[in-house]
Amino acid sequence: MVLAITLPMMGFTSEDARELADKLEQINSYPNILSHVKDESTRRRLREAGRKLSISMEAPGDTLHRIMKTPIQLSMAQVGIETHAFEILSQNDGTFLTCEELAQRANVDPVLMKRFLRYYESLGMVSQPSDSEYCANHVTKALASKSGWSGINYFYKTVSPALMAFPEFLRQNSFMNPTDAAHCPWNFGRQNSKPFFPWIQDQPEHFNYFLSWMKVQRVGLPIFLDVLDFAKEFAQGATDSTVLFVDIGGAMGHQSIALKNRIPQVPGRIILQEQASIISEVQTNPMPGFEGIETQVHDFFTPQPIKGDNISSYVTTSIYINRPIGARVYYLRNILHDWPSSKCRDILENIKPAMTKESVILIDEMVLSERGVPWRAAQLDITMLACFAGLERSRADWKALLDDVGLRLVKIWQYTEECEDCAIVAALP
Ligand SMILES: C[S@@+](CC[C@H](N)C(=O)[O-])C[C@H]1O[C@@H](n2cnc3c(N)ncnc32)[C@H](O)[C@@H]1O
Repeated sequence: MVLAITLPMMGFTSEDARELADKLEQINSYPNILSHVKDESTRRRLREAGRKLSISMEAPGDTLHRIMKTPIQLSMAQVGIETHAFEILSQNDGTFLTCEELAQRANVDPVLMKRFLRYYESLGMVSQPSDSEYCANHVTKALASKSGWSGINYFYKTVSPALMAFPEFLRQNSFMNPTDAAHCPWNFGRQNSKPFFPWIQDQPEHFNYFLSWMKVQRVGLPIFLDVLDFAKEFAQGATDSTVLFVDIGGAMGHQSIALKNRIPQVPGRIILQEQASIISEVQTNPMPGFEGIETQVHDFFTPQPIKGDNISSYVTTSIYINRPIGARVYYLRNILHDWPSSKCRDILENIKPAMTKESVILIDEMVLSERGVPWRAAQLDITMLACFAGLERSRADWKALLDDVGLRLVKIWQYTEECEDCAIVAALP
């Protein structure tokens, strides 16, 4: 297939536009034609170019229908997950199912299934190679995956009431930026005064969606260890008793496991600190690879117990420590974005007295550009606003926060373009 596209210098004529449409349709008629492009940056450029072109060609009605009907997409994804329709189609990889076969296996009225499939196919969520045949494509498979299950359930069941309540909450609060985690759209949407984290502790179903989503939300993206040589930067001269890494609020410990696997030859301790309910879940159902990582119940609004002085600390390996053990790295991934700046100050101020000159706080968060922020990052900022009165921060915001608590911003390494994720290193002045 020849795909020579020459861009006219003085703007597109109607003929040029028709020619471009022909080329794009040609590309789209071979759905896997670009699947061999393994270079992530090029893949992303193509995706964004296609998305922006699509928006730029919208008539006003297209725009309105696209935006006002976004809730249908989430609801229909939830339906496909609950009926296992995406899973059944994905398990049948390479072969086709009729609507009746799928309806029977998913235990759904065939008339209803036909209507679902019509919607899914129209939005590219399944493929329909002939009038009566359906099969999974890459979107179906993403929705059928474990990440799809946890992400869609988490957003549909746990988060969306806060998002739906958002405009009314803001109107009633004179469009002031929320700064109180106990008074934000989350509480308004749930008609409950408890902030997100205390509320979710008593809700096993939502707790499970939340934890599952935390484990997989960045699957497929680089992690901080891809840009930062941890052994060289932070583990020089470490011995078995050196605390290398304290994963504060580390959920099930996926980042601790990633670190352990990345530097298996480096001696030192890795400690996961979390709320009691999560530590108990980690102890009952540890993720594969968790062996050798220590656990400690810790509320990050209280003083950090892994200190660089002679205070005893007790961790689950039953080792009493009576000597300086300030950690090399106090790690906070996606913690500070959950909180307004006043609470972030409290969290950092509780770590600061535990630090030695060798310690750093490694903040693993987005550093938002002033312009052209990627949509995934911007979406997360609004989610933080709605659920926690939290926020994603720019470089200036990080600098101001660290200055406020008397910490020095040492370096920022960016490791994803997709979300502008960065490893931000802060140290004592
Ligand atoms: C957005 S999650 C981030 C989890 C993990 N660091 C990651 O990047 O996947 C925030 C975590 O903070 C924990 N958390 C919330 N409040 C806490 C507190 N007061 N003390 C310790 N952990 C807390 C939650 O249990 C949750 O796992």
